[in-house]
Amino acid sequence: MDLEQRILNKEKRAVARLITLAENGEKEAFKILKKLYNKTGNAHVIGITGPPGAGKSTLTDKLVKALRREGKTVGVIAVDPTSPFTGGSILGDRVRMSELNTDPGVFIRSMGARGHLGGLSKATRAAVKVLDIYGVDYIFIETVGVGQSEVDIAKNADTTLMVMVPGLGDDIQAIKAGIMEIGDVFAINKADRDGAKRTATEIEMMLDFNKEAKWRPPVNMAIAIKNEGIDDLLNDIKKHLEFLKESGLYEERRVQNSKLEIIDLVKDNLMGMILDKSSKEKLVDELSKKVANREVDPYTSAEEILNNIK
Ligand SMILES: Nc1nc2c(ncn2[C@@H]2O[C@H](COP(=O)(O)OP(=O)(O)OP(=O)(O)O)[C@@H](O)[C@H]2O)c(=O)[nH]1
Repeated sequence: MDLEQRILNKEKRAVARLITLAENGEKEAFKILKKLYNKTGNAHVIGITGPPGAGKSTLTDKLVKALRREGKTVGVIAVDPTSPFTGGSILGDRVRMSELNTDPGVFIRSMGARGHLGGLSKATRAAVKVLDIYGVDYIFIETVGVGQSEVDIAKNADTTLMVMVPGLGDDIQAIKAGIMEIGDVFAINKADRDGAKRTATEIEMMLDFNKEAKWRPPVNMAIAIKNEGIDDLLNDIKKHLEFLKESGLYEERRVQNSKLEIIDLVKDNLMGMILDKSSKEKLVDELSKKVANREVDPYTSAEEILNNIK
């Protein structure tokens, strides 16, 4: 049976296979995704982000289990741009979720960078689609917190959960620019530690600056290792989706996300075309040497490369 049919038949192994093909940039994968695209858009996509070690994996694990108790099916995509590894359980700390691995209602996938430009974002988006077609109710995209990747994730998600820990203090100041505003729901995890209340107050104060916002991100305390605060957190995540739908922002956000996706793909395709052709002709290499030796300037070089594909 072909892969497309196997996906439609809800074969878990076919899902893994299709994600791998997409990750490798295989045309076959995108042929299937083109055909089945109209079957996507049903899952609630949740991005989970926050500093390394905040407890994102532990929290995801508990949220997934809570959803499973409700009978919902879940996909988890763990994205680590700093890791060259991909596929199964190579990322050590994901092993904690391994008992979920044997649950037929849960699909877990790790994705690493593999070194090609823009590839991770494209692969992550493809994985979301595959899981959506497969028919899970919820998709979590968890990322290792390194700047741009956090923002990138928000582009794929309906709801972004920002995980903080007590005593971040100065860190909050540092990350607030650009990153705080992508949080739709906040969790202060490790609330068993000192300073959780203070961190909550600091976050609330920061959120106060944005009085015009139609949605006030709720700030929750959680102790993921003790499974405390998980239900409230899940409720807020669900409420956020309801809010998006009722306010019309759901459509708006999805249009915006689609726009970003198309632009990223155009950039990707263009870069692919340019580098393909130019590297065959060794044009980029030649120009790089010339630019380094000040024989040519980089502006003219870029124009020359672009002219070369016309
Ligand atoms: N005290 C306390 N420790 C916790 C809590 N939740 C998670 N931890 C611990 O914090 C450590 C990091 O948790 P992870 O879930 O791996 O954190 P992460 O954010 O996924 O980490 P990265 O993958 O490095 O980004 C682990 O040792 C957890 O057991 C909590 O509520 N309280």
